[in-house]
Amino acid sequence: MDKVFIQGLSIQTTIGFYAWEKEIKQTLIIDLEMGWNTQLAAENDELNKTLDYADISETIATFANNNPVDLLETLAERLANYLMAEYQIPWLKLRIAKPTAVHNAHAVGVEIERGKTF
Ligand SMILES: Nc1nc2c(c(=O)[nH]1)N=C([C@H](O)[C@@H](O)CO)CN2
Repeated sequence: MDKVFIQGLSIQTTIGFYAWEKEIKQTLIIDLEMGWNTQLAAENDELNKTLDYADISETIATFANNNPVDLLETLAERLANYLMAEYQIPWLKLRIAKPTAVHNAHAVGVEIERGKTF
């Protein structure tokens, strides 16, 4: 299966369970792999036949900022659903890391895989 990916996308957003977290923005690092037949775009060198990683990167930041939640799990689930519906993505793996959450860990976070491989 071919993939289009975004690695290490850094966004600033409101996220967290505790009251103090709802008053600030924190950094999230997002890795996204999306199943896609990249031959469709390659045939005639056409951007509109593939997943535009630049466009999707902006969508992710906008979605996170418009949908503040407590848990990374909730953001991951809602974001995955949104991206799959908006871009007709059949399969994706989404990892969201919160690098500042645990002071003696490099990063903590969640990874989910949704949809069917082809
Ligand atoms: N599995 C999770 N554990 C925790 C989360 C989370 O989103 N998923 N969130 C928090 C707090 O918001 C934390 O990041 C504050 O430092 C704690 N555990």
